[in-house]
Amino acid sequence: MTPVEALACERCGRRYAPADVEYTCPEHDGVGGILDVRYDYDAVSDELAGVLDGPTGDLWTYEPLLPVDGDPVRLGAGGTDLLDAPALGDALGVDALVKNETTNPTGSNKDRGSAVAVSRARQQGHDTVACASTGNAAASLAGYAARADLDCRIFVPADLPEAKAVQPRLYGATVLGVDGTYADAYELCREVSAERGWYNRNAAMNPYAVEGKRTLGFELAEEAPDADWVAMPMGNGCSLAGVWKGLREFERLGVVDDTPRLLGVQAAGATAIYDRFVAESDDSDAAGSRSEERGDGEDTTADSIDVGVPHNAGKACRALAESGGDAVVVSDEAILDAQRLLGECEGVFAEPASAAAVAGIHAAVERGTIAPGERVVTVATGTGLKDSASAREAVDDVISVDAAGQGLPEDL
Ligand SMILES: Cc1ncc(COP(=O)(O)O)c(C=O)c1O
Ligand SMILES: N[C@@H](CCOP(=O)(O)O)C(=O)O
Repeated sequence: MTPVEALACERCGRRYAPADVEYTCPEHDGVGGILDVRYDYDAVSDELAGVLDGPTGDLWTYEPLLPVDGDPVRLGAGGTDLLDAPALGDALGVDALVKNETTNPTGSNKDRGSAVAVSRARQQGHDTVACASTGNAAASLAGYAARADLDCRIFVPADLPEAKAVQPRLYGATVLGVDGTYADAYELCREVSAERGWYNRNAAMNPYAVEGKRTLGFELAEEAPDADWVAMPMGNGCSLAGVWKGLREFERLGVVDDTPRLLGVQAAGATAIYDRFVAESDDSDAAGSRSEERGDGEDTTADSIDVGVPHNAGKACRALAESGGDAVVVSDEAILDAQRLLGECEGVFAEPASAAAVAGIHAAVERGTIAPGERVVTVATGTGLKDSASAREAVDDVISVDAAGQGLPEDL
């Protein structure tokens, strides 16, 4: 393990010894004040060289760079495929690649954060872990908790897609369906976990979950050092901020000379990070014209990124700005078209939130932000298998045929 030097508050910069604080900066009373884990890389330079020269397996390949001491919980997160995507690229007018996070053990990139958070929970002697979730963090925490033999409590909005409510229960977690939004579930989880002493995985307050998420940035730096852009959906903004942290670290460690620009994509029904990014933009004309793109959606089929109060908006906006990147908003219609495009072109069945990134690339090319032919990695963050009802909107009907073949179309 790379020694953790300090936890630094992203709001006020105060630094804490890891033993002195578990979640957010005490100065801000739970509002913002997310802590960033800072490392002493010099202390492990030899070990690091070994990691960087060796083959990539799962995310524990990067164990010397992860804040877990001894015996991590293993379920196989990370080490996902980076696929050439020529047909998708032709459709979008770019040189496309797909980082296929749908093959993570519970079906999404959230497994990277849960691997590290659950390993820490076990290391510190917790017996119960908890999180609020729109579905993927839930499955992921529950799966990793099962592997670690920990109890697991999940708070979800009650209208979750069916499979997303089933999966964590199958791993043995208790699922509490909250009559409200993800923001309501998050607050309730925060309060109850504090009262009952449960270890809270939520990346909006747990400084260690994002440390696992940044391994996606390490892999992208190693596998696609020449990428011009990385496109990702944004809900809380934590996944994108984590990827940026990983990319920047590998640049600082000399693994790559340069970093790609980030394209952060939100759905028209949940645009808080996009709004903040545009408002903070120096270019007020651009901000003005952008307000027309935003739409007035109040909900989105991309339930995983249907986050009204994103706790990592500041970190995500900083990542977008530092990378020289941009943010776009896409409609549900564009998301469903993109979901089908990704499936038909590349054989990747991603959920609507993930397809939003593909729709975002299309929008960014149209606007001229991404130039034709640029090398663009889209991160397929989660599998579509958990939400076939949404995907149903994107596909043709089944053709009914009797056992003798009556009904078979002539022109097939
Ligand atoms: C499949 C999927 N994609 C994207 C996201 C967005 O990640 P974040 O909330 O870290 O921005 C989530 C969860 O939020 C997700 O489950
Ligand atoms: N949409 C996310 C929200 C929680 O994930 P986190 O990693 O930001 O805590 C989900 O998958 O539930």
